[in-house]
Amino acid sequence: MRRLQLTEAEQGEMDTLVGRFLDAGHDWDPLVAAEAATAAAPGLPLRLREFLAGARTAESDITVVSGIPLDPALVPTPTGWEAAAKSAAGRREEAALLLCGSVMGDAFGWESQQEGRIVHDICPAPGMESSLTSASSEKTLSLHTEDVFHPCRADYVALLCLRNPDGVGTTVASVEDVDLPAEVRGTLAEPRFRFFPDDSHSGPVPGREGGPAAYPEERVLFGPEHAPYLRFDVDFMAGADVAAAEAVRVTDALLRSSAGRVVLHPGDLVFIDNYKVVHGRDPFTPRYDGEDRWLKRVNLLRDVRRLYAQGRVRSRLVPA
Ligand SMILES: O=C(O)CCC(=O)C(=O)O
Ligand SMILES: [Fe+2]
Repeated sequence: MRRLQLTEAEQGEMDTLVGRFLDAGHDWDPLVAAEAATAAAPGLPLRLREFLAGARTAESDITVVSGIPLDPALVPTPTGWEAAAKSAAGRREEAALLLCGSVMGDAFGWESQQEGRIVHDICPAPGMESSLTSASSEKTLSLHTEDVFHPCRADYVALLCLRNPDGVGTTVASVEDVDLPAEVRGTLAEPRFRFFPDDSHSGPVPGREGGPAAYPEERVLFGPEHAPYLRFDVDFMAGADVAAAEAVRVTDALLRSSAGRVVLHPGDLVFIDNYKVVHGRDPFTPRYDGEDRWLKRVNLLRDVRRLYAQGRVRSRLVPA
């Protein structure tokens, strides 16, 4: 894990940049703002840019920047992402997230998720307490690769904390820290697994009744043999045979036993390497009083052209 604390002077610099960025308009369409953020990011404090560029090059598993300036007049936590979208809550924070995020990668979104928003709101929503989505609260969100089903899933999940009054932990486990038995490792490195969209995606699910054709069988471990990458989400994957299903069970148990947690405080921004680290969240009791835990999230690709090359249009949204 790499950490950086911004100084007061750096916070001032960032605050000015964010103000200028918002004044420039973009009609606050984060789809447009994502490109503008890349152009404006050289105005971020030099030490921050160097830190993020270093983390990107080293493929740091977890990268935390503390002291991102928040709006002193931050509105109460909305009760779900729809409410946040309607009222444009936390716009300053969205801008700060897009600016910093653009040093690590290119922001993108999903047509099937939060209605194609690029910056997501993660806050507890009434009725969703036990769902398998980030709007949950009372149920543990199990360790997962973000959007495990898709070849264009994020390289980084970036989370900026606006509120976390009860210090609820984001759980993390790195493929580098888990000691998988050789036999299991061998199974995981073979294309014997299917992955599915999680419940935050609307629309028909490939491979399920009524949905499009299933995604092909894929590997859990891939890339360099001695430093493999990982895709894993016990709730939205299946082994194609008995040994593969057992490998999923063993891996889940080992990941859970090696998991640590990052407790995000207001102004903390974490970049989770989605190829190396699975993440989740501890359960908590929602308040629905405006003081609830609230994060802004953006998915980042190291090169958005990977996405353009997959589709038929030059779009930062993965088609549904
Ligand atoms: O709430 C958190 O700490 C993480 C939730 C999550 O899995 C996500 O936002 O992708
Ligand atoms: Fe997630």
